[in-house]
Amino acid sequence: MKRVKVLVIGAGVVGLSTAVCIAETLVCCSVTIIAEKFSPDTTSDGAAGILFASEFPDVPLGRQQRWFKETIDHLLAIAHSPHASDAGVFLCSGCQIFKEVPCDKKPFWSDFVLGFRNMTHQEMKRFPDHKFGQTFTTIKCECVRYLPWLEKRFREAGGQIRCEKITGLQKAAQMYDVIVNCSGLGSRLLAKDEEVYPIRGQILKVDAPWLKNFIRDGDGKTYIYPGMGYVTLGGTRQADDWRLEVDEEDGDGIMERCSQLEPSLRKAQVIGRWVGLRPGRTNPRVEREYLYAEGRRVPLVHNYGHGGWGITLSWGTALDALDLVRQSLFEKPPQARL
Ligand SMILES: Cc1cc2nc3c(=O)[nH]c(=O)nc-3n(C[C@H](O)[C@H](O)[C@H](O)COP(=O)(O)OP(=O)(O)OC[C@H]3O[C@@H](n4cnc5c(N)ncnc54)[C@H](O)[C@@H]3O)c2cc1C
Ligand SMILES: O=C([O-])CC(=O)C(=O)O
Repeated sequence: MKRVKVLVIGAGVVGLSTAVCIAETLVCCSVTIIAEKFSPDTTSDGAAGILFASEFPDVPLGRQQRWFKETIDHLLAIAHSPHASDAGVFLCSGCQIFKEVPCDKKPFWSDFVLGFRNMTHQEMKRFPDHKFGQTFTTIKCECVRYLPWLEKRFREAGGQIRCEKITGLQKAAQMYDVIVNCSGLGSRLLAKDEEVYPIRGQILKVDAPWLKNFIRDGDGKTYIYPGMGYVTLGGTRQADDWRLEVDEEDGDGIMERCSQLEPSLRKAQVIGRWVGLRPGRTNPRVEREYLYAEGRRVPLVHNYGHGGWGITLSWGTALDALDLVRQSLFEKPPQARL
């Protein structure tokens, strides 16, 4: 039987997760990933990789909860398996603290992380400028390890990989039966979607092996995330800023804010600086449309625009994209319905 040719565009965390889901589930498909950049050069590679999220305004809450739960359950299983260190996936405990008590004291994902609770008065004494805090255990997923691990899994499922920039979806539709667009910020040009915009994020990597627990300020601007090889200090969220160069002032600001929360950081050595552009969008786009090429109707499934939460929602949105591909395969073409 002729196999269905599926093209996945993008090799960041969203593209690789989606490609693995399709290649491992739909045996009637031959899946190819084409991307301009691969690990360690994608945005996903530099992200702290903490599983955490703020709410998107127009996606039904139930759907966002499912995306979060499916991702954390998938990663918890890896964290508890012999693959944890190869895949760079592990448990991470810490707190999120707030200068003002938030209206919504329980985030939508509080039941999916482990041991979520409000901090006690005693615990809050450490943060005199903050009034309220939450402590929990979540997952940290380090993409510098996780992406090559997913890539290997994809190849083992028979997937093929090519490094190339796609300049037009229409041209790709002439060669494939289904296209899945996971090109992140690249969708601004590729899918002509002006709703996608860069949200610049700068971080510092420091050597501070004595730090074991994360601290995140609820304003989303300051965070300290201990990892396997270094501690990530953040951050910045600069909308519509395309600069990929490190900004010294941003770096100094990050170090100062983080040291106020964790004074021992003043003695830590900076071992790296990194800037990435988050694929900002009011809501992620996980939906299907069609392209028409040489008299054929080619399904085009989009999965991009995850903003600052691409790792957190990667497996859940990949499963939705898989469902959209599966539906396209089993639907009759429109002329056959007459
Ligand atoms: C400082 C910082 C910290 C972050 N921390 C976290 C965190 O702790 N937790 C979290 O969940 N998220 C975090 N994020 C957000 C996360 O990095 C993104 O949401 C995620 O990486 C998006 O993944 P993606 O696969 O959509 O995009 P990308 O990783 O950018 O991958 C896009 C892929 O598409 C390819 N592509 C684009 N255009 C084309 C084209 N025309 N042809 C071929 N290929 C193309 C690229 O080459 C690449 O392979 C952080 C981001 C930043 C900047
Ligand atoms: O906000 C955080 O905790 C980390 C993150 O996702 C980002 O910087 O995009």
